[in-house]
Amino acid sequence: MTETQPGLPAMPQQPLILASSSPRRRHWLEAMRIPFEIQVPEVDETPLLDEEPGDLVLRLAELKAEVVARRNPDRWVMAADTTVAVDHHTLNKPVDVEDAVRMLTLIQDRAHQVHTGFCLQRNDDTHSFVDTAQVVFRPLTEAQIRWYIATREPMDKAGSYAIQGIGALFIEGVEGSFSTVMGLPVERMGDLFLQLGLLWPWMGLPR
Ligand SMILES: Cc1cn([C@H]2C[C@H](O)[C@@H](COP(=O)(O)OP(=O)(O)OP(=O)(O)O)O2)c(=O)[nH]c1=O
Repeated sequence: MTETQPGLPAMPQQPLILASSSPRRRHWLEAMRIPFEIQVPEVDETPLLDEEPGDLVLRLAELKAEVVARRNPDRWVMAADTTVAVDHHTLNKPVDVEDAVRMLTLIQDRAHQVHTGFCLQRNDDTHSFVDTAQVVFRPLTEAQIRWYIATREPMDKAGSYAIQGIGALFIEGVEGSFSTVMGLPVERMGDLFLQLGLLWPWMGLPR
C-alpha cells in the first residue's frame, strides 16, 4: 500500500510526454528540470488550402498531442508547432538552400510574426492556445544571407533563422516571448502547469 500524506500525491506523478522531435523544446524542459520522456508522432504537417498561420500551428499542435495521448491513456502529453508569417506568406522550414534564401530575403529589413501553437492533453482533457511574437529583422544583403545559410543554422528552423543562435545578430527587436520564437511559449506553459496543479508534484512537492 502506498502511504499518503495530506496534500501529497499518492504516488509520484508520471513524467510528461513531449510529443516532439525538436531539440529546442527538449532543451526548455531540461533547463526547467521538468521530468519528461519523448514520443515523436508521425503527422502530416501540410497546411490546408488558405489556412491562416495561427490556425495551422494550433491544428498541428493539437494533432501531435492527440496522436500521442491516444497511445498513452491517463498521461499528460505536450506538443507544439511554430511558423513564421509575413504578409500573406507562411514560412515553415526551408526545403533547400534556395528556399532559405527566399525566406530570408522576404523577412530582412522588416517585421514578421512568429506563431507557436501549444497543446497539453490527457485523455479528452485538452488545453491549447496560440502565442504570437513580433520580430524585426535588420537589412541583409544577398551575400550575407548566403553566408548565413552556409553555416547550416537556418536549415531546420521555421522562417530559416534561429533567434537563439547567429540569427540573434540580425534581429533589431522582439515584442512578445523569446521562447515562443524558439518554439515553446514557456511563460504560458508555466501558467497552465500551475493552474492544473502539475508543476510542483513534478518537483516532488505538494501542488
Ligand atoms: C523562428 C525560429 C524557429 N525555430 C525552430 C523551432 C522549431 O523546432 C522549428 C519549427 O518547426 P516545428 O515543425 O514547429 O517543430 P519541429 O519539426 O522542429 O519538431 P516537432 O514537429 O517534432 O515538434 O523551428 C528555432 O529554433 N528558432 C527560431 O528563431
